[in-house]
This record gives sequence, C-alpha cells and structure tokens, in this order.
Amino acid sequence: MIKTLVSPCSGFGSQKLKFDRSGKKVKPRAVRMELTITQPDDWHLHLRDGDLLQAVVPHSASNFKRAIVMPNLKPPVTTTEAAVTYRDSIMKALPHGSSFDPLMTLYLTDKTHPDEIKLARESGVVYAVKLYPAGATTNSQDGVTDLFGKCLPVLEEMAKQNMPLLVHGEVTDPSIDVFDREKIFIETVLQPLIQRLPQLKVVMEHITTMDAVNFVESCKEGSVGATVTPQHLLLNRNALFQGGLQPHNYCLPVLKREIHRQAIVKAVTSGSKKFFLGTDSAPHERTRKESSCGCAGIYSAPVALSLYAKVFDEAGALDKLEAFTSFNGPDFYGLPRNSSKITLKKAPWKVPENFSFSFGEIIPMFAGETLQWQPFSK
Ligand SMILES: NC(=O)N[C@@H](CC(=O)O)C(=O)O
Ligand SMILES: [Zn+2]
Ligand SMILES: [Zn+2]
Repeated sequence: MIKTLVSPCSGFGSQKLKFDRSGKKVKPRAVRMELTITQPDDWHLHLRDGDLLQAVVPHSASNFKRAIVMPNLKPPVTTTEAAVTYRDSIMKALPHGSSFDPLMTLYLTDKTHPDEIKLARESGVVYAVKLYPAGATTNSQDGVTDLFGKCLPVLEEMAKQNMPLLVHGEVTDPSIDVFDREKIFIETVLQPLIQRLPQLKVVMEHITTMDAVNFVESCKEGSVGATVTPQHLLLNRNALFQGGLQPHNYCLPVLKREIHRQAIVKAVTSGSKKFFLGTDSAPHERTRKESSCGCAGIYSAPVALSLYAKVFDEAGALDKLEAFTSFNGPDFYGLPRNSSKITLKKAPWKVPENFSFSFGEIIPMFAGETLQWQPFSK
C-alpha cells in the first residue's frame, strides 16, 4: 500500500507556491511519504562467521525475512553437512525473537559430486549452489577451474533436482580487462551453459553491465534471473576515485561506467520479474579495506532498503519497488512470498560513520551521509 500525500513540507522544508508561465497556480506535486510493502528478502548476502557473523546478522535480520547466504567462508561451505552446521551458527547469532530464515547454499568446486546435490535437496536447508570461478573474488580460490570439463554431471543433477546455480559471472583470465570480465563471461560461459542445459535455473549475481541486463532480458522468464545490489544502482566507477582512492566503494564485480548503471536502473524499475533484490552486503573489517591490498566487498545491510527506495523514488517508480524487493525473488525460487509487512517512511536519517566492535570497525556504505527513506518493521 502506498500512501500518497501532498506533503505539507517537501523534504521537511516548507513547500513554496509555484506558478506556471501564464501566472496560473501549479498544483503541488504529490510526494510519497510512506510505503507499506511485503517484507523483503535478500537473495545474495554474506554473513561470514565467528565475531563478524555476530556483528552483522542483526542488521540483515531487522529488515529482511529470508536471505540466500553465500558459502565463501574459510574453508568454504562445500557440503550439505557444513551448510547445516553453518545454519545452526547463524541461528544462534540471531537476536532474541528474530524470525529471520537463512537459506543456505553450497560452494561448487571441481570435485563436487552429483550425490551432494541429492543430499542438498533432501536436507531442506540448501536452496542453491554457487559458482565462483577460481580466483574471481573474495575466498574463491577453491572455486571452479573448468566448468564444462569438471562440473557437467553436477550441473545435470542440479537441473534434475531443480536446484538453481548462482553465478559470480566474471572470467578470471588476466589478459581480459577487469571492466570486461562480466561481458566475456556471458559470451564464453553463460550462453553456452544455458544452451547446453536449458532446464537449469541460473541466477546471475550482482549484475553490473548493460550486457548482463540484455542477456537476462533475452532469456526465458523463470529460467534465468539476476540479483542487483544497491551500489551498482547508485554508483558508477567514478565513485572509486572521487577525491582520492575510495576503498569502501570497491567491490567485485567492480563498478562500471554510468551507461551501465543507467541500464541496470532501467531494468529494475521496468517491472520485469527477472530482476530481484540481492544486496551482496559483504563486510570486511576496516583495516582489511583500508589497506595496501584492500579486500573487495561493500557493507550495505544497514542501508540497503533505504538505498533501493531512493533508486525507485528518484526514477519515479516507487510502485515497482515491492515486486523487486519482495515478489520476484521468491517467485523465481518457487518459494512463498512473505506474509509480514514493513513500512518505509520518508524521514531523513544519518548513516553511522562506522560500526564498532571488539575486533574492529565495519564501515557501512554511504557512511555519514543523510538518506531519506527509513524502514520500520511491524
Ligand atoms: N562482492 C564482493 O566484492 N565481495 C564478496 C564476494 C562476491 O560476492 O563476489 C565478499 O565475499 O567479500
Ligand atoms: Zn560475487
Ligand atoms: Zn557476494
């Protein structure tokens, strides 16, 4: 439900009377101040383990009902048994009374056996398998070196079990420019994969380019989907260098040109069912980001909903926000939509400069900046 109010105050300053060229009074523009939507899920989330897990899980649990939890721990979550253990530790770290539901994933390796997929399906806690090309991103060193050469029997079993494949879609060939790695991955891996196994459900994670948008749009609805992060909707690659090197804007796949950002905004605000919310919230302790060799990953969990609302608001598409945050993901995964609701209110708030813990600090995306939308869970 959207409450459309004629704001007595625009952005909480008074709204001046406006006149057109002929001197006629112009009706004030309706400003949406409050929006109640089905509770969102996060279809791409890093919760880490140990102290970091304890520190970050409340931020996701306070806004999202479910999350697809990434398996790139050290060591990676490669078996159903490990996924069950990891899920238990997430449940233990949740704030008292939380109904957050972590949906687990397995980390695909060259050695994953098709029987592991059967176990995963039977477990009822594993919802997808994640492909990290070896060396493509954080903790991907145990990932896949040759998808078609090593993983075909597993992929066939996944198609049989209706188990989605989630992909970090970048080639790792060092001769390929880092800004072209997603495009080349689509051409050399994804296109051949869906041709070979059209029954396999695939999610292209954290898409960053117009090429990815076009690819996903060209595929059959329900067979290929994509998650979209707040950073790839709001920032272009200039944000990496604005006034000096900005390590907290560094993630993989790296931010791209403005034309790509615009294509992604257009895709998610178009009402297409193929695109859904996946924050890729990826916390790293401050000193690991502000380093001579800084880690890739942006911590967005505490600000993500505000930021998605900002994108849809600025595009004049707030009526499309709920499908993106709360319908398209569960529909793609074949899961029920949530019955709980949250309310987003237009009420400015300042993002904390940092979150401080005994082990160090985590810097959130848009640290210290003022945002307009604020989520309130019922
Ligand atoms: N997105 C990132 O930059 N980093 C992620 C890994 C990933 O999703 O690629 C992480 O785990 O830190
Ligand atoms: Zn990734
Ligand atoms: Zn990720």
